[in-house]
Amino acid sequence: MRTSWADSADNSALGSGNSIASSGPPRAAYVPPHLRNRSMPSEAPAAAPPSHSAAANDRMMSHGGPFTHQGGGYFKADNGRQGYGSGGGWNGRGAGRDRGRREVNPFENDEADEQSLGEHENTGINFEAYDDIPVETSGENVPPPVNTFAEIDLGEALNQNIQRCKYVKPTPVQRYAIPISLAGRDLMACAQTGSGKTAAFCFPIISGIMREQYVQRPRVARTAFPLALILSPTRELSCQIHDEAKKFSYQTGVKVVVAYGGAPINQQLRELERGVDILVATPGRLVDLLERARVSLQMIRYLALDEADRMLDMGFEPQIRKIVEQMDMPPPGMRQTLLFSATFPKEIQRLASDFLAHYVFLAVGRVGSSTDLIAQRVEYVLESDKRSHLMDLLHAQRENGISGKQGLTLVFVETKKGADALEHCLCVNGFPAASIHGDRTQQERELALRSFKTGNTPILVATDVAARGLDIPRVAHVVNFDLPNDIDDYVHRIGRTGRAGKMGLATAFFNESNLSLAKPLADLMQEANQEVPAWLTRYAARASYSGGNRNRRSGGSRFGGRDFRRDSSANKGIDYYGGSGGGGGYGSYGGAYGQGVTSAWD
Ligand SMILES: Nc1ncnc2c1ncn2[C@@H]1O[C@H](COP(=O)(O)OP(=O)(O)OP(=O)(O)O)[C@@H](O)[C@H]1O
Repeated sequence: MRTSWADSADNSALGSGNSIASSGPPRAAYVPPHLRNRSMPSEAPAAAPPSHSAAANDRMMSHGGPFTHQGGGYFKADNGRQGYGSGGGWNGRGAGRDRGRREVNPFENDEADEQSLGEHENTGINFEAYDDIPVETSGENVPPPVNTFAEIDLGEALNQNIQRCKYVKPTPVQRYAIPISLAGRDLMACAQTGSGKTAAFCFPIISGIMREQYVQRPRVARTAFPLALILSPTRELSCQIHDEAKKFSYQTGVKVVVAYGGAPINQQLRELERGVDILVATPGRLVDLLERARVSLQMIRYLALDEADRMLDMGFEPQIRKIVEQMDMPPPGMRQTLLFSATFPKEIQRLASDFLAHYVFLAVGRVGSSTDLIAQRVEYVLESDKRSHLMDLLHAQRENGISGKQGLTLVFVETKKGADALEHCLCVNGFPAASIHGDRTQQERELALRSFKTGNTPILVATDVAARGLDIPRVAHVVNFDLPNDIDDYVHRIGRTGRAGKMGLATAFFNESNLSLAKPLADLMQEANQEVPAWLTRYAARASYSGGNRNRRSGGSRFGGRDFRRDSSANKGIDYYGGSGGGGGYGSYGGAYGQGVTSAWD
């Protein structure tokens, strides 16, 4: 039986965990992040260089970090800011930060989960199937891809964590994105759902922070000065990125903190006071923290936007602009900016280019995300028949043994009320279900998600709050009970299955109320080598005949996105390759994004 990426890891390669955190450095010595958890040599502490002095303390960053690899406007050794104290991070000194606190082993839960669920099922195509994937890069002097993690100097501690995660080799997006980021380049990356984008932006950030040995941060009581900021659109996704980043940074000395709305702020404030290198946040809660002056962005060297197109769509763009452009964050060129998503409409690319300098555009894979891994079905179902049709599907699934912990089903609906009603209907008909949407308290949302992940309620009814980014193993089936209005939302929704090399099934219920989606859906399925029903082709033809379909695929026919700079009409008179400040066109975007979107962004 063939194995998936994660399953084929060589456990024996794991280290024996001999680098457990020491009791911490002596008080007076500054210890760089990458050394903070190592045993201290008995003869001398890993202190600042001999010439450590006020002058040395003025240095803003070390040499040899990613910013020094390429030319172009990165942090300067002396930018005139003075009098900073030591930074945060695990066991770092200064501002009462985490001295003597033991780092929890983030891999413990994984082992417990694996034991409770038994062996991973080895369905799906193997890792090598990704070797033929189409990749497009554009921009100047694009650094070449790598084939193995060993080819990249990520640092020993991070490499050990990669082994602990059982990542044997980089996924296609990681092969390209990691060297580009390590070279200090800004990046706009578009790659299939479930293809490992989280690690693609986390690894270079963690490795970069590990390298920057002598970063000094301002000493301002109760204000945290993170070096990296990762923004994501939902609370659940922020939590997930935080969990992943904690695994990747285990015993590296790099401290990751998460801040999101709906959870008590005091606890998050306490965490921030203990020191933070990487802050993962939802925009609303971050704005709150910035306004309370509990976080300053002036030391940010790395900015990553996950689900970047969603972050910049009409509903949410102002908040992001406030954070990135109107607070104290260094401008493009003085920080490194990494934008990732599975979809990247050209209009959004244009907006995003304001945040970037001299960037590389990367597109990995065909339109429709994990295409070959997800079998897509569309069925014509009248509104009034949807519930009974869903229950028929669930019955059939149960009879085929695809249920319980091993076969989770995620059902997307359009409205919060619809989610509640469907959850109730399923439960009374003998299908244990939970639901998640924006009207639920954060505690209820987290409970529902946990109950789904553990298989206690193997059906989750969800609004779009669960459409993006969530990586839930064993989602065997995604049902679009109500189709979304936008084809990119469809791509993200079905991407909750067929992840990391595993196979998945996506079923959509289509009827007359989804006419605007007929053409893009038919096109998408065709490009993904899926069987398109004749009736859908007819609807699609009718839609294109009547014209004016605003719901076009984002950015071209072949890739999940194409660099908008290559589109000559988008490029008139503006040197997008030359850096930020494209400026043109923002505010003018009037596509299908954002309208009526309810925000869970606090
Ligand atoms: N190199 C690798 N080897 C094996 N598994 C990997 C590798 N990189 C990532 N994974 C696993 O693949 C899964 C999907 O990764 P991730 O959630 O980062 O996908 P994504 O591209 O961000 O998806 P989405 O577009 O839905 O947000 C995760 O379970 C992750 O642990």
